Amino acid sequence: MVTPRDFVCTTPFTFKSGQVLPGFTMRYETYGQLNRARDNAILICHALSGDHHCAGRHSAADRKPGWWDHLIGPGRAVDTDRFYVICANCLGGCSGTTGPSSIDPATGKSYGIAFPFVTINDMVRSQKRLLDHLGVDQLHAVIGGSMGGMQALLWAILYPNFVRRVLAMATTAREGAQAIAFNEVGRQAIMQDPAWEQGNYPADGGPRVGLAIARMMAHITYLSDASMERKFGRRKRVTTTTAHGENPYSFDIQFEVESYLRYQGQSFINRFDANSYLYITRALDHFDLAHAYGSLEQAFAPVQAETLVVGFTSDWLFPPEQNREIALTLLRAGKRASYAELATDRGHDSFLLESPDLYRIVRGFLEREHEFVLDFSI
Ligand SMILES: CC(=O)SCCNC(=O)CCNC(=O)[C@H](O)C(C)(C)COP(=O)(O)OP(=O)(O)OC[C@H]1O[C@@H](n2cnc3c(N)ncnc32)[C@H](O)[C@@H]1OP(=O)(O)O
Ligand SMILES: N[C@@H](CCO)C(=O)O
Repeated sequence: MVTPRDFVCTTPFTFKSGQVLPGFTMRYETYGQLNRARDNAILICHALSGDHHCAGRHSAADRKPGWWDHLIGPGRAVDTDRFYVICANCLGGCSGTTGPSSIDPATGKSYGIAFPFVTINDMVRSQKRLLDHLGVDQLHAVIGGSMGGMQALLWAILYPNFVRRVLAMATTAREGAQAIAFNEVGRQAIMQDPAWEQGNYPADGGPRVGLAIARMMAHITYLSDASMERKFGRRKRVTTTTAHGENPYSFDIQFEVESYLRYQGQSFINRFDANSYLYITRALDHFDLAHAYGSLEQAFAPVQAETLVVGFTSDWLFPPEQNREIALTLLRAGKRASYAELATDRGHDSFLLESPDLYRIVRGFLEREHEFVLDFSI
């Protein structure tokens, strides 16, 4: 069992945009114990719609454990008998950390789109405050997939003496046009929903239709053609019947894949805030290490950590080439880096799925004592 906790930071926080919050709340969970040497902490950074609950259960009645429970726990690849694992909901999120749906003390209402623009840099710097609060003065590793991988890379750049290992999966040093385009369609679905109300919707309302459509569309990008074919193919769901049987001439759900996507959209609106979706997708779009530092090599110049990048062959959102480029650039910059590419047809969200191959790689990377050897296991 695990209990979420709140870190209340009361010192002002200046965003990259220059906007300032007088403080913020960050919800987090920890697993395992910080050892006496304080050198066994691992930070887990979640992806776009993840949260602080990456492992364990809040109660015996929980239908599901945390989102990376198969990877993190006693005796698992990220072994909480050995490591002290921390995971926090990101700044701008909607699962307990301050974000657009939080109440602005100055107005007594939700910030909405008056919330400061959030960047990956802001997420990392706010996490650092949490770690300072927890008494963590170095990280054995930072681990993250997708947006979590962006944060992990930036951790090694911003706090080079603090981070010993970086494990970034299914990620990118900057999104390509296609990924930005998908995010923009999602944002438009939200903003064109009249219930968005310029971002000022009530807590119990909001652009639920737009948010569901945004998630349905995005969810397709998290899978792959092959995995959708395997899961659903052209299988039909008989929901539209007439006195004479099935009516194929309707726009109700007919195919299982439609049912699946509608389910994904509906379950998303029950757990996610539309404005947070706008902010976090924007943070993803703006992340561009080469632009921020002049070149990717220059971005990685301060890195001290050993880095392992893991790409997945069927990831068409942050494709293997983008993951490989991170490792290659680190090597060109004289850093200790490796790249592993896992052959799978399960798409971008492969990093979230059970995979003994991934477990072996993660455990090996975290537990090896000696320096990491260059190993292109493609
Ligand atoms: C990185 C993070 O921070 S993670 C936190 C964010 N979480 C996510 O992004 C998860 C969203 N992504 C997913 O669910 C992705 O599909 C995956 C790839 C990660 C999960 O894949 P799988 O475990 O294979 O689950 P699958 O794709 O089959 O979907 C499962 C859900 O769809 C439902 N479902 C499956 N088929 C159908 C169907 N034909 N009609 C309706 N619903 C369906 C299942 O009942 C299940 O519901 P549940 O989640 O409430 O239990
Ligand atoms: N499906 C995951 C990964 C997206 O990159 C999420 O929604 O957080």
